[in-house]
Amino acid sequence: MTRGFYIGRFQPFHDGHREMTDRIAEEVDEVVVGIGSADASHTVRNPFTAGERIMMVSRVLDELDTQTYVVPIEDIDRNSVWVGHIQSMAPDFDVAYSNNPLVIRLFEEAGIEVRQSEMYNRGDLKGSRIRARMIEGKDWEHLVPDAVVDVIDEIDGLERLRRISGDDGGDATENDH
Ligand SMILES: Nc1ncnc2c1ncn2[C@@H]1O[C@H](COP(=O)(O)OP(=O)(O)OP(=O)(O)O)[C@@H](O)[C@H]1O
Ligand SMILES: NC(=O)c1ccc[n+]([C@@H]2O[C@H](COP(=O)(O)O)[C@@H](O)[C@H]2O)c1
Repeated sequence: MTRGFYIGRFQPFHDGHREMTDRIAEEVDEVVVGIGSADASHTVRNPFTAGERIMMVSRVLDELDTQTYVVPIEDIDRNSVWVGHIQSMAPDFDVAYSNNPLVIRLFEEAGIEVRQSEMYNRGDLKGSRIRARMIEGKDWEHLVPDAVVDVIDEIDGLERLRRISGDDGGDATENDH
């Protein structure tokens, strides 16, 4: 039995992420998704709470025919012990999936196999671009799974993002963490 671990901020979970989870589900028996920066929310870079992102990811993973787990992972100040921090919070896993250079490095230094993938349609499937489209009032719904559109609608996420972006009187920027 093999278990794969995939971490991201998923602000929001988009179709590139879904390509990744589809691929992981084909390669391992069980999939663990870590919601990174779980402590962050209500900024332009990280608009959605861990709970809201758990709703997005869980509903998308429900469509898979595979056992899945979703675990929030808060950031910590020391990169050197971050993998141990994840291991203390998540079900045991055999292989990590990431395209993030720092994440790859930290897992490899901890002796964990890392699998990378191609970037799917990175021109459009990038969280920061999707958030920008939401703020600018452009269409974005075709870039994320339907379940994610439903969650963002339920939590009134568009209104929150626009307000904290400053378009509606707030003063946050994409650089805020
Ligand atoms: N289009 C994509 N195809 C394949 N992997 C992707 C794609 N977009 C992101 N990833 C990978 O998924 C993981 C989580 O990504 P993340 O949540 O940071 O999304 P992002 O689109 O890069 O968002 P942001 O622009 O907010 O940083 C990372 O390993 C990232 O490289
Ligand atoms: N020291 C740390 O807390 C640490 C180190 C590396 C990555 N991370 C987190 O892992 C996640 C990686 O996801 P992305 O690939 O989406 O950037 C992010 O939430 C990032 O903050 C945290």
